Amino acid sequence: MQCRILVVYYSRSGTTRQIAEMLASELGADIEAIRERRAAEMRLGARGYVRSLIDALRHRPADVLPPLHDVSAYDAIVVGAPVWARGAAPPALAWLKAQRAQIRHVALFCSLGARGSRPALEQMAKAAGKAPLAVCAITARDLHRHTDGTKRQGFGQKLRRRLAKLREAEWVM
Ligand SMILES: Cc1cc2nc3c(=O)[nH]c(=O)nc-3n(C[C@H](O)[C@H](O)[C@H](O)COP(=O)(O)O)c2cc1C
Repeated sequence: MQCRILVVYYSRSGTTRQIAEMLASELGADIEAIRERRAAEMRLGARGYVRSLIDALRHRPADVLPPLHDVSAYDAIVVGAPVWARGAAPPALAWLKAQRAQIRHVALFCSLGARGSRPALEQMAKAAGKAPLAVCAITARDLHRHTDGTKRQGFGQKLRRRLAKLREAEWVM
């Protein structure tokens, strides 16, 4: 039986959304955006940038809406976030914290200019409360040089391999 995967992402300016959409299509997964309770417009433009930066620097928790999909019905949730101030964007962290009890297995990716993927992915794993089955960081350079596809595929293959192993182990027990 095929594993059920849900790709969940937060995106302010569209890059993480594009990566998430490609991943979901490659994995044959469902997809959903993380939505904040406040209007998405408050993150846009120069003011939105500064607000987002301050939120990230102050570790201000975001107020996110509950997911539309039933998270507990999936074998794995893939969560994607942009890097803000060398950490994961607060809406993605808030979503992971709120859903951690419903998540069976998690895989994580981030999109970024250049720096901060490691602390961002660590923060996300901590918020999820479990070790990720696979992680991936896609930089602006990857997108520019078209190396993002190779990274995404490696990430997807690792996730599928690890899920298959876990399923085998569950059958043995
Ligand atoms: C408030 C803010 C802070 C950012 N901080 C970083 C950073 O520390 N390191 C980095 O490489 N990119 C940083 N970026 C760039 C974003 O991570 C990058 O452009 C990302 O791909 C945007 O994803 P999105 O289009 O899905 O919102 C920052 C962007 C914003 C808006």
